Amino acid sequence: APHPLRCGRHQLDLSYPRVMGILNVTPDSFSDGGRHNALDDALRHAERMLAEGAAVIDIGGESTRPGATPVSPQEELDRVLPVVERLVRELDALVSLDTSQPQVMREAASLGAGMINDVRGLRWPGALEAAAVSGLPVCLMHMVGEPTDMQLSPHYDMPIEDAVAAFFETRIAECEAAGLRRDRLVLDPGFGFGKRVEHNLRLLNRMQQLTDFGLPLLVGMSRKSMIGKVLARPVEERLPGGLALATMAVERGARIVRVHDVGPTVDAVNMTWAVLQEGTDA
Ligand SMILES: Nc1nc2[nH]c(SCCc3ccc(S(N)(=O)=O)cc3)nc2c(=O)[nH]1
Repeated sequence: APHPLRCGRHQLDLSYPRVMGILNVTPDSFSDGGRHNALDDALRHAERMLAEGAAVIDIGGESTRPGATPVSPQEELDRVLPVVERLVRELDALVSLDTSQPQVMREAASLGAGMINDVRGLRWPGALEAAAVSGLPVCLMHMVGEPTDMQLSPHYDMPIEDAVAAFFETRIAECEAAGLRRDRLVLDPGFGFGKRVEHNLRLLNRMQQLTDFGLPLLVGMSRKSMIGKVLARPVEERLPGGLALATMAVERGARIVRVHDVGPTVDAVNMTWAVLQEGTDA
């Protein structure tokens, strides 16, 4: 079992699956319509997710849903830093920063954020160095292209799980070469990022293969279109589908599940884990 992940002044025990709560501070948050923009709303939302069992709160100032356009570094800083500062000071929360901007990584780390979650896998200029010097654990997520073009007929010359594994090989090597130790890395297949529904479904079904890296796996499928397309449900009716996916992800080795609906997911994950503990070959 992966030893505890050192996240700044927090330790994240990954010997059992944990839930990461999503705190969007973008005006067009793809599923909550930016209701949580005001600082106080964000704090209350985070407080509720922590009370419901979230081990980590993931804060994102740039919308990376398909078609979204990047924001300026300053705009992202203005959105996330006040929230990070208060979450750390008032709730002593383990805060993950959903950002690709080196400057946001540096400033959030200095405010006490405990983890960097980069959907671009530290590929933007300066990101690798900023992450390395932060000393924080980093989630490397697989994405092909950019949010502006990633869903324009995504295609792969090999099975999706092999493409993702190859990407992880490269990114892990780059991180190690930059002095970012392997034991600070978390891997994420990036559901919905440059992938068709069939890619997402196969990727989940074959995800066990990605545990061969011996690194914790993080998954984010909450309210995403892979649920909408299969079940023909609008964004606000995707919780049952999301719970099924969270369950399957934990069965296939995921250790962090990134969701909007923390309470229900904590129960689904804990129920799944209880079953896996009994009688699964050690
Ligand atoms: N590590 C990690 N961080 C994440 N941050 C986000 S933001 C979601 C952006 C989005 C929304 C909707 C669709 S869609 N078209 O599939 O419904 C795709 C991407 N997601 C993830 C994720 O998974 N991992």
